[in-house]
Amino acid sequence: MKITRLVPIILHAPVTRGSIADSTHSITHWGAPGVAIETDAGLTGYGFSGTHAHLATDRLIVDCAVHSYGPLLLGEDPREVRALWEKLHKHAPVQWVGRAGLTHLALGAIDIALWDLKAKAAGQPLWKLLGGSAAKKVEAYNTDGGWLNWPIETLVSDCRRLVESEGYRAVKIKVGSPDPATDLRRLEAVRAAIGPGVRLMTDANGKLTLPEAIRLGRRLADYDVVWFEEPTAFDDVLAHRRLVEAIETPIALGEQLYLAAQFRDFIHAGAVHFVQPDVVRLAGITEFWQVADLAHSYSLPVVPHVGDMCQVHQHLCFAHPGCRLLEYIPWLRDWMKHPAQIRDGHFIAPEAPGAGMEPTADALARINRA
Ligand SMILES: O=C(NO)[C@H](O)[C@H](O)[C@H](O)CO
Ligand SMILES: [Mg+2]
Repeated sequence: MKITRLVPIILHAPVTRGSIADSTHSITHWGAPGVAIETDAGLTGYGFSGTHAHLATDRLIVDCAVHSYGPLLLGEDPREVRALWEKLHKHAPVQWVGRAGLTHLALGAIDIALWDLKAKAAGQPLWKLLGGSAAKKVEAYNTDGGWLNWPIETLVSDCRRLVESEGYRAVKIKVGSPDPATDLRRLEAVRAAIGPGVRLMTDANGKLTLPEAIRLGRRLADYDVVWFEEPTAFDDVLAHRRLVEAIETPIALGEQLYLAAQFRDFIHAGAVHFVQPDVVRLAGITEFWQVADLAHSYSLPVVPHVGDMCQVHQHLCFAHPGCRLLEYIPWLRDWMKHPAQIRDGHFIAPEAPGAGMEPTADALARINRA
């Protein structure tokens, strides 16, 4: 099988109720810039990054994928994914201008498309190709009821619905309000609504200073919070280490880290407990697996962030021993051929061959901005 063409795709999918916010972002659409990789065997692989749907930046990502990396792939066998990852990752003209950021997101999208082709060529869902089992329990926790722009009444009714009607046993809400007292009021109201038996996580999206994170972090134990996600500056290993020493609630982070080496530094420093790699921030599945193995070797749970909206990570969670819990956000489900399925708060192993991010014809017709 040989690669014959790369086609750019930029999906912009509406988010829940038209607009969501966390402490540092407010978005109306989720961006999935990526590629279709065509072959002479008639198989096509699909892979995407995950962005805030800024079209000019999404175009830079797909241009990098198609025009900077694309020529290196033509004529190659897509099943040689790891060798091709090395070839592209070390390609000097691109590495010279970015060993993280745009070039990394572009390589990640390509890597996902190559694994998609490898799984399709084998006639298997990616989790089976990677040696996983459909019998494994992969629990879902829901983030889509906890946005910071939801008024407290909506926040409480959404979290109650997710638990009582949709069967989730874990929900996450955003913190990092301008007034910390607001965060505490929201935490108290949600904890009262969902009861003591449901797990509750919080996420500050990097907003707080270290003193603010210590002050808020010390109160989280009052609400039995499972983890404090991205409390302070994304790259500040020392600050997170100090926070680990100052508060009881475990620290979660990783959605903003581009490199396995960054995860190594946080893990080696004891600055993280719940490790949250994302295939659309790292350079795809190939780099994700390095991070998941490293975290697992330190006995740290791997709970991927879902910049892919669960589509690829559900496969990886059925296969990697470090993954038992996965975030759920629904923004791409209406646009994917095989959307993630959840029953009684757990993912159902996908059956279709591939890595999970094949868009529908409707998506390509209606929300493709390429
Ligand atoms: O932090 C997250 N999950 O853990 C969410 O993905 C982000 O809040 C949204 O993508 C908006 O940036
Ligand atoms: Mg987060």
